[in-house]
Amino acid sequence: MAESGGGIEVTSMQFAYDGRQPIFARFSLEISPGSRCLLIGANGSGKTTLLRILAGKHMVGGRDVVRVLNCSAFHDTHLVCSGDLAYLGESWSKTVGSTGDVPLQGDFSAEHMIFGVEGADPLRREKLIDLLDINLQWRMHKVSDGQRRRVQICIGLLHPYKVLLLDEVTVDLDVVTRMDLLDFFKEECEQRGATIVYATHIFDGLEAWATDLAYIQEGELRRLAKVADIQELKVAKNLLSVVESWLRSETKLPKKEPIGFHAKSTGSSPFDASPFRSSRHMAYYR
Ligand SMILES: Nc1ncnc2c1ncn2[C@@H]1O[C@H](COP(=O)(O)OP(=O)(O)OP(=O)(O)O)[C@@H](O)[C@H]1O
Repeated sequence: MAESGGGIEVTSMQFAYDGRQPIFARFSLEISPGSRCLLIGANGSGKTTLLRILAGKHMVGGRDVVRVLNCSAFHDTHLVCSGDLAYLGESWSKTVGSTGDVPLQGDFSAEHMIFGVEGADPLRREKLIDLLDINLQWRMHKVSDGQRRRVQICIGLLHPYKVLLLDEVTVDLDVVTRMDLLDFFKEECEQRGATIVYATHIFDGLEAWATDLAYIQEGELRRLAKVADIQELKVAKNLLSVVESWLRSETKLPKKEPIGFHAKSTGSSPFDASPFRSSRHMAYYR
């Protein structure tokens, strides 16, 4: 089944954003080819960060630490350039405009954007346009968030990826489009051996869709299991109730202080460096 060879392997990974406490320390994960793995965790647990690392957007450790399709996710740039490794994350409405309200800087049609992707197979393109119910005449700065998202997804899927990383991409989609898209992904895994990792908080219909489940809490892998082997799922109403019970039973870990911040030992306050700190100068504005 799996023609791709090599799924995802993360070995003893460490990662911290600049000047922050590490999110991941000795983090390991293995996802086999052909899997549809749901990535689950509370807000801020590290899902987006992990997906971005897997997508080669952050350099983490040496070549052996984050491996995708037997290559280094960061160093082997052909993974992304060839389309073998695809990442669908932030929406255009968030990234194109800095605040989310700024529209696209230009008047482009959906057709212009989709047909502007070189080397796409016309049959696959037609299938995706049909599946996502895209009107090629849509002007991208005058459509709804969900319509814009459909065009973004279409473009992201034009090349037949071997590994696909999805970060909450179905959030703006109506239920029919979402279910059709999930069926399409399933077909891609079963027919082409593609591997999918999907981070989401929307669990409707995913019980029968996912093959594996990875659950992280504050950068630690709490569970990695085949869906068929999860005992709770055999008795629970649905995946939502199982995930809810896991999240509710999380014991809070002590809050990590940012590196270099010693408020208690120095008696200083985190507002000392803030431009909003009360001062004589500020008194003029009171
Ligand atoms: N660019 C950044 N710089 C510094 N810290 C960041 C940055 N992005 C995320 N973080 C921090 O990293 C941690 C993990 O964030 P991340 O976005 O990976 O979580 P998540 O699981 O995707 O959350 P959500 O479910 O809310 O999307 C959070 O504590 C967050 O504050």
